Amino acid sequence: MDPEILRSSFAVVERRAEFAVKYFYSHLFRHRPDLRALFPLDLPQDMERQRDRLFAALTHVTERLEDPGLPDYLRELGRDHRKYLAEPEHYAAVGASLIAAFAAVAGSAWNAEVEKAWCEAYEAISDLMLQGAWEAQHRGEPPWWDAEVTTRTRHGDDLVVLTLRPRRPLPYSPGQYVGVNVPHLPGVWRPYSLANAPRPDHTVDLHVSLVEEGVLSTALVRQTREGDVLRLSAPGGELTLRSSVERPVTLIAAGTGWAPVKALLERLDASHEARLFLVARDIEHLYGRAAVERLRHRLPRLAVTFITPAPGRPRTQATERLLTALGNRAGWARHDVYLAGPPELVEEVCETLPALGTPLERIFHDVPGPAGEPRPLGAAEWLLGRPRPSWHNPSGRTART
Ligand SMILES: NC(=O)C1=CN([C@@H]2O[C@H](COP(=O)(O)OP(=O)(O)OC[C@H]3O[C@@H](n4cnc5c(N)ncnc54)[C@H](O)[C@@H]3O)[C@@H](O)[C@H]2O)C=CC1
Repeated sequence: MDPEILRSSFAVVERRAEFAVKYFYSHLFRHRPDLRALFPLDLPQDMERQRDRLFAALTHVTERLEDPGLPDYLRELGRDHRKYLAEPEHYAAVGASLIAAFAAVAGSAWNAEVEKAWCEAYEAISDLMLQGAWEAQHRGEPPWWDAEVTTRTRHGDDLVVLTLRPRRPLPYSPGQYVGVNVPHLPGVWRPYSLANAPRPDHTVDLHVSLVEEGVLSTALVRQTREGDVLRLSAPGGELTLRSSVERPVTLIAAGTGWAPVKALLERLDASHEARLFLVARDIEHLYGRAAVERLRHRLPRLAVTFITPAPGRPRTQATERLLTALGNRAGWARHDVYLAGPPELVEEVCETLPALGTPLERIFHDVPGPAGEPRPLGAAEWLLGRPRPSWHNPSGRTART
């Protein structure tokens, strides 16, 4: 497999991405109409978004062909794809349609050598994914965990905390997220962090805020009731605690980014020096205050700063206030920083902290997609996409003051 051949031919295909995507799906569904049901519900006119997703996913892999972490990534992806009921023969069908689409659009850039390189690459990718799926299956891991909603607590009219009881124990490290699906929306999975390690009765909490036109968040906030059963995919993500007790930590949470940060705080030793900045668009959305008080009690070395916008100012002013507050604190070179919230806030904080003294490699967060990028969670995710959480971009909502 020659990475250069793959990259140069992919660059040609990418320029004709829209046509490649149309060709790919029509080829796949013509040859395997039964596979249509496995793909998420995307509107037919949604080709633009599908193109972005498919090519974002393929670019992710072609850019990392020599990365030693790629095999683990692909095994993890295969493990996760069990939630789409992906079978070995589906991988073969997808591969055949992908190669056919590339051949159709690459024109003179396509020849026997290029085709061989892509066939080998696809085989290597799908072998690793299937290995990941097989290993998970042989560990006895289900494709997803059914979890009953035991409690539903509203905060304002657009935020709920759902307590769920998975029917089987969920393997999980605090700070990780799971994919969430409601059975009446087949194929639609969205990432949500768990706000706690499973309790003795196995229950975990999800914090869900309404996203305008967000099909899953709307179902969770508006329709889900106690007794309903949700599906949770295998946990993943990078935001796990990796600081020894000697190293002070700063945790920054905005909005429902509070969920993973709360889970991390609950893992800290009582002797750990920590500071928490909790940011919300208004007082009503500072829904974590009671939990913070309990944590303060257990963690005597925890310093807490709540931040909301000044009265009458837009919610993003809280971010300005946060950046000012961070600038007024000292000791950044010693601190590990954990961060969760809207992508723009994560980006702004990541730009600010190195100037204050925190090395970039001591700042931990899940990588959100660039602001405004659609979630890579469509058909392309089925193919190659996942484990990026791609948190939604709340500025896509109607402006709020
Ligand atoms: N629910 C979960 O488990 C997790 C959610 N997230 C992400 O956290 C975010 C939380 O959403 P909401 O609670 O609705 O947040 P929100 O809209 O209430 O925003 C909270 C605060 O974030 C800042 N902010 C929001 N948009 C901004 C922008 N465009 N530029 C600069 N600052 C901005 C503001 O300070 C605002 O007060 C989402 O992006 C979500 O995907 C991240 C990790 C876990």
